Amino acid sequence: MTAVPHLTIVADENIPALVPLFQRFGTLRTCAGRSMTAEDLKDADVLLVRSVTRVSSELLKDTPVRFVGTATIGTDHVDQEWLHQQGIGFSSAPGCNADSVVEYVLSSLLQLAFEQRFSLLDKAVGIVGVGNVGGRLQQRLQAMGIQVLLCDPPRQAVEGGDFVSLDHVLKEADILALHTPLTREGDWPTYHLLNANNLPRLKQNAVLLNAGRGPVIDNAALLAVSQSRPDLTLVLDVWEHEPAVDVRLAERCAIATPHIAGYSLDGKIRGTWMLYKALCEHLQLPAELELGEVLPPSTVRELRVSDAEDLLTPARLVFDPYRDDRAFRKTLYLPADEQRLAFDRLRREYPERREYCTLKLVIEGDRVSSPLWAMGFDCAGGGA
Ligand SMILES: NC(=O)C1=CN([C@@H]2O[C@H](COP(=O)(O)OP(=O)(O)OC[C@H]3O[C@@H](n4cnc5c(N)ncnc54)[C@H](O)[C@@H]3O)[C@@H](O)[C@H]2O)C=CC1
Ligand SMILES: O=C(O)C(=O)[C@H](O)COP(=O)(O)O
Repeated sequence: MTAVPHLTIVADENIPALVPLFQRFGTLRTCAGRSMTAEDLKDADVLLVRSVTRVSSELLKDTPVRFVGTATIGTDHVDQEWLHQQGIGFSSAPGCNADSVVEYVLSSLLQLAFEQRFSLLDKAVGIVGVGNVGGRLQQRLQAMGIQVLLCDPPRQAVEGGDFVSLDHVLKEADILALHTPLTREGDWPTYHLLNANNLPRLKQNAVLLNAGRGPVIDNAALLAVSQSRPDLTLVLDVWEHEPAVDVRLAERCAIATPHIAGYSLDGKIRGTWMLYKALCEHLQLPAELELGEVLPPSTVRELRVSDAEDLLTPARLVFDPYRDDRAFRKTLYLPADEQRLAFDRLRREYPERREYCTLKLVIEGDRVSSPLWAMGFDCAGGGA
């Protein structure tokens, strides 16, 4: 059997399940991710971060760190080229919380459909960025019978297929959901992908939802355009200068949240577990722990539903975006420095939220349950 080396691991204090997954490797120390410095890492072999730590030569050049993991999907906070040049191992957690982001989008859209009295079946949903998040959103929407328009130039360049241009999505989509990474270089940079030139082209009465990265939309331009377009409905989970938030833009949103779309316990612990597996691989050790061994059981387990068409009730039971919206709005009028701290606090103290699949729906009667299956719930009964 390969011996486990004694390593010093420094991790963001907001990473869950660190002890069961990483204590076996040696000394485990946590600190606040946003204010992490080279001094915190002076004896670290391994660094585990979330999206709020900028990982670059500035942080790491005088440290012994040999492996960096980010328990997130996004990697725009990590200078991967520099890590590669230095021979420092790196892993992110692709797809770890993709289902949670999809559930944020579905819950938000169901709420808006209920309030504004429209049917999602009558709407075309444009998905910009059709990767792990956008692709799973596509699957669930299509299984629910909802029309989708897909925009993903990098995939289109490789695969061809049924993709459309951003212009087409802006013109035709009733609902536009952004799920691209934040990139500033390359053939298809996403920084300010939506800006003063193209935002005015959003369809009349469109819903614009961003649960990707804040700077993918020019927030100042969005504020200006949305002030002259009262027909637009905005759902923003991410902000251009977070943790600072433009209060006027947040006020203009139907749903505004502090970057929590992916914040299910399942998504977060899956991210930590993926880093555990990556570190084992880096050290050429067998990964002995399965995700199920560190994921606690869900407290809300079963719901009996008699009307399988009611999608909002189970969705709200698992995740109500207005709970987070209300908590967020209470922080907006604090002095600027306190507002930024409150943004991080809301995220650090985020209440337990689970994925739809942890809720078993027992469907009474013989109603067809396909919309609930399509949403991602664990369904039984009703001819399911
Ligand atoms: N709000 C939140 O809590 C969360 C936000 N995210 C963000 O969502 C992003 C997407 O996540 P995944 O789908 O898992 O990433 P992914 O890498 O699986 O997919 C991204 C897709 O965007 C496409 N893309 C790249 N440039 C594009 C462009 N200019 N126009 C259209 N499409 C473009 C890529 O080809 C790819 O298919 C992450 O990079 C992260 O920044 C991820 C998780 C949680
Ligand atoms: O996975 C990603 O990418 C995300 O956006 C995470 O949900 C962000 O969470 P933090 O790393 O900022 O806690």
